[in-house]
Amino acid sequence: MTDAEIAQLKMPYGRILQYLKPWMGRFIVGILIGVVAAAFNGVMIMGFQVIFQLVLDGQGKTLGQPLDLPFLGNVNVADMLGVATDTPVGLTGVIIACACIPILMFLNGFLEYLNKYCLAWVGNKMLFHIRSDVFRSILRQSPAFFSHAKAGELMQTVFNQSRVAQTNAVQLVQLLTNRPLTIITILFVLFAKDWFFTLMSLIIFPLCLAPIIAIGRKVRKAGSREEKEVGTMMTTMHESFTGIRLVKGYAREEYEVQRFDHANAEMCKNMLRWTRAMELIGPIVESVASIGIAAGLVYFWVQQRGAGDLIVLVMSLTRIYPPAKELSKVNLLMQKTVFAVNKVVHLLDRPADIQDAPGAPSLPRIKGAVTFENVAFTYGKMDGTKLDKAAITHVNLDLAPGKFYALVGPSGAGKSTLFSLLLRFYDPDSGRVLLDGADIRAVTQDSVRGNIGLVSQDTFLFHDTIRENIRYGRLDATEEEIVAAAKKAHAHDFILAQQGGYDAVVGDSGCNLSGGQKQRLSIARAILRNAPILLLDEATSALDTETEKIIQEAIHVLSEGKTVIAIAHRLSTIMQADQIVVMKDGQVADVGNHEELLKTSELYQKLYSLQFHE
Ligand SMILES: Nc1ncnc2c1ncn2[C@@H]1O[C@H](COP(=O)(O)OP(=O)(O)OP(=O)(O)O)[C@@H](O)[C@H]1O
Repeated sequence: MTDAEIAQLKMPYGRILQYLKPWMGRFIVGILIGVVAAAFNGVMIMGFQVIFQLVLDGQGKTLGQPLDLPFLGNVNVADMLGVATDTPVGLTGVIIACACIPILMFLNGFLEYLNKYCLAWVGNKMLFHIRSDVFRSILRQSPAFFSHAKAGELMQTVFNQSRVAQTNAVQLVQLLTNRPLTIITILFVLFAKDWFFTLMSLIIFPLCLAPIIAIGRKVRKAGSREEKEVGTMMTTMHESFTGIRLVKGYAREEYEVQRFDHANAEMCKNMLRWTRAMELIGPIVESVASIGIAAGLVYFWVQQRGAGDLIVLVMSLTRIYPPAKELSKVNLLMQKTVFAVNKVVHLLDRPADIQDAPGAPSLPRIKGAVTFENVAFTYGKMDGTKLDKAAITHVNLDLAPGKFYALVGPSGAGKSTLFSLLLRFYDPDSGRVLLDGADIRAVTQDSVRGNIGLVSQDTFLFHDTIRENIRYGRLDATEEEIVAAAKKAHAHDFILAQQGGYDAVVGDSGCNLSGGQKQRLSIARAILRNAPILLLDEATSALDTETEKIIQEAIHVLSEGKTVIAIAHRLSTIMQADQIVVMKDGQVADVGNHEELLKTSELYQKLYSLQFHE
């Protein structure tokens, strides 16, 4: 996003309100406490006035000497306490009065703490739900989205941007509800006490704002760039970690560090710019404010006023500056918040490319008939338009339940695309995909996928125990079912040989699995799923004869009674197939069994002699 686009962003208040609604009660209480905390500043100043006048104006002072308070006029403490007017303040009086200072400060601090805590509590709840919904929204997206999105940037949005949005929004609410009122309350009391002194201070005060406004512009620019750099850093880190084998294999550690450092350096430079600008604000404000204090001293000398009055006035004035300083950051905070909230909401509200039809029923467990009816599909580009070349066209296939089909064809022929369409990762541009005669667009995606088991060549295992990795096939599977599935997948023995057995954590040093072992775990997972359709995407890499034999047996068990569609790279698989579908340039070129195709299909003969013949 460019700086100009960022400046155009608006705060999606309606969307925020939806998340705020459940916690509205606490939110309002938090704001009300903020209002009380602001008003308490007035009480505190009056309290200090009493204390300083009682304590500082000489040891001979009596309780009967009236105290001049703003709004209240002359207050006679002796009358209020019902004691004689000549009662000296004395040490006891001084101690009691001074003891009130920490009490007042504590009450003030406590109210501010409650205000912050209440709002932070609400923000925290909102953050939890927003993060969870963003993650859910991302997972709802189709693979088309993930082929264009950067995982690192998505992680940055889920984790960082939502946190920035939450903390900044909480701070903004607190600033906007409490700080202006704090300033007004203090000024109100100050005006009542000494309007001339206060007015003069207010003339000096805007002088402080000029440098703040100038600096604010710089800070804003640095702020928006920072978010971009964080995204780049996260992407680089994520790619380096997930592709660690490639990085190490090509000895590209230094290259990756350089890529990381590029974003890292930019971010540090930005942070420094930001800090330099932000930290300049404080000293400038304080320097200008000190001119006011110096002028005030002269004024008090001329007026022959007591030290108590001066301390209260200066103390009150200095209490105005921190909230004023914070308010000067509101614009910047707002910009950062709008940017972060928009990024989060953009992901949150992104409609999934593939959606269930309204009121779509679930597909019950099917027998396993798969039909491709004149299906055509072209992949899309990042901008949403279609690529020029179709991935598949005019595909007509009728696959009977319980049969084993092998898909063969040159690279790019469209085999994986057929899998993706069957799983409804994409919708065909024309034609239909049917399961037991039902168009998969008319039923829920979950129920379609619930009828399909997948054993993919890039076996993915979670950083979790072997048990949990198998259980992923069916989350409510019992221990016995998991072990039975592992036995059928010929995985039980090697699992027991691992340190920790089924509890061994995949990815830890105690559990280094070979490619063949990982495949057997994924077969066990699919056995547990027990779906009527099985999609097999065979690894292209050759396995040693013994491992291949074991995996073949495991797949044989897994395939029993199921419709199997296998992207075949092994001779043993195509020999096992009832029918072989030969694909070329996105079309079905030939269908038949091995013997038939060897006789009739030129393409199959070529493929067979190149790829499968051993
Ligand atoms: N995500 C994608 N975006 C754009 N084009 C794609 C995408 N996936 C595949 N294609 C293109 O679609 C065509 C069919 O690809 P597909 O992966 O289905 O072939 P395949 O037969 O499975 O190939 P292989 O055996 O190499 O895996 C190819 O031209 C490929 O470049």
